[in-house]
Amino acid sequence: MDVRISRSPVSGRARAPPSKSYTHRAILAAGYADGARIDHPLVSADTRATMRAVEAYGGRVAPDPAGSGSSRTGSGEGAAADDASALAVEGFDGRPDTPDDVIDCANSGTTMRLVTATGALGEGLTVLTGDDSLRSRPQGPLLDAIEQLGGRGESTRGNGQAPLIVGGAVEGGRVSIPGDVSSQYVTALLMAGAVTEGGIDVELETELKSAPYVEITLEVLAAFGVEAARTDVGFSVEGGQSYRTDAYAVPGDFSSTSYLLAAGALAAENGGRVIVEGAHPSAQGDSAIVDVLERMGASIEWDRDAGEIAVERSDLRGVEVDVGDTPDLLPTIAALGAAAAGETRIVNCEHVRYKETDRVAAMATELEKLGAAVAEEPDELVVRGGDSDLRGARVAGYHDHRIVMALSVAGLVAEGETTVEGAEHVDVSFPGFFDALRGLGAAVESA
Ligand SMILES: O=C(O)C1=C[C@@H](OP(=O)(O)O)[C@@H](O)[C@H](O)C1
Ligand SMILES: C=C(OP(=O)(O)O)C(=O)O
Repeated sequence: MDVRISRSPVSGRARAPPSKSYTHRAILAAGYADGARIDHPLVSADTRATMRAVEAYGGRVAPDPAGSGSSRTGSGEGAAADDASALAVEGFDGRPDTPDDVIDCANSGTTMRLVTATGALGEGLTVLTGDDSLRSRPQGPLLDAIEQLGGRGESTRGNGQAPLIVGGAVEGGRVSIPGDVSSQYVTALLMAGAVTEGGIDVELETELKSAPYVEITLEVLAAFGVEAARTDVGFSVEGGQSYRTDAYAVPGDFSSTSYLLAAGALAAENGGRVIVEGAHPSAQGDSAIVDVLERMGASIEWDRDAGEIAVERSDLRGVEVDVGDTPDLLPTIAALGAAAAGETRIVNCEHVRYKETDRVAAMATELEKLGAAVAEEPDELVVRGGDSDLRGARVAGYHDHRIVMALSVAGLVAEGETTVEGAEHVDVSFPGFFDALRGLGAAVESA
């Protein structure tokens, strides 16, 4: 499905969906436990993949009518929870069963990395696969870590990419992995390590990128009564621990919030503003979007107690942003840069090339179609906007939710009409994205 977006003013309130990162971890943590209720989960294509994995390992995930708010029963395994405001997870309680079938992680890197480590705890073998994008993303360092622990971790094609085969009932130990490919390897090993006999010590060979995501992991583990910590060389989790909690509430998602704030900063109507609800402080590095917008000159206010961020249309100027900790903000910042005066330099972004698509290249190519001047280096993206208006064009979404959302926001200020291809991919992290934009008054039509 394509969407057509016309230049249009926005104003009013929108709610950020629940956090994808917290939801994945909470569902899997409840799987490692004997179960738990998850309040306000994100139910999206990616988190449904984690639900399916927990079920494959012997758990069960369903809407929980006893949870906070209302819930609607859907159908189908894992996807049973289509619109749930709470999930009841029955766990596999420590070690996973051997799955009856291959686990399809679809488009979700988080699912694949986190549940690959779970599979390595099993007596039998687990086979994991995903869509074309996921089968091209790097899994080698995690497979290597599993082998260092005495388990079996193989790529069927021998190229470090899925399909993967894992098993070996690992009992813990020491591993050494790079930190600059994906923090999800660390999260995976810490979550699995807690239920091994000996625990897992992770030594990082290179500086950790996306570090706040490991902080999210430590926060969720603590909420489930599991201790893990930073060490001088990396991270460590003791073995023999049990995951336990009755209920876990997922906070709002700051990566998703970034598109709504960007829409407000670029296109709020004169005298109006966009207010994003559900924005309570948490460990999410992507809350840095508030600071980035402020530095770009936006009039923005975050009421942390109320969990509300208000932003007005502002004349933005380019800034330098290091996205080492916040890779998922790159598409949003690039889109903002295309509409800001002067140069926006996004640095430390090489790891952003290993996502659903190479997002550095994708944003460079598509923003040029909208009229921005863009230069790309291996770990930098420089966007020069502002000399004249962006102009509407047909742009590719690369089957990538964040590229689709960022380009749609740019479409709000491009002259004429912008067509974004593959709009259905927002289902990965923000299924209600286009409804939220329409609710703010944006002119968005399905094409
Ligand atoms: O652990 C997580 O929830 C995530 C970690 C980040 O990936 P990397 O650690 O691979 O950079 C981020 O890009 C992804 O969207 C979600
Ligand atoms: C990269 C992302 O997620 P994942 O790694 O889980 O596919 C994302 O949501 O931008």
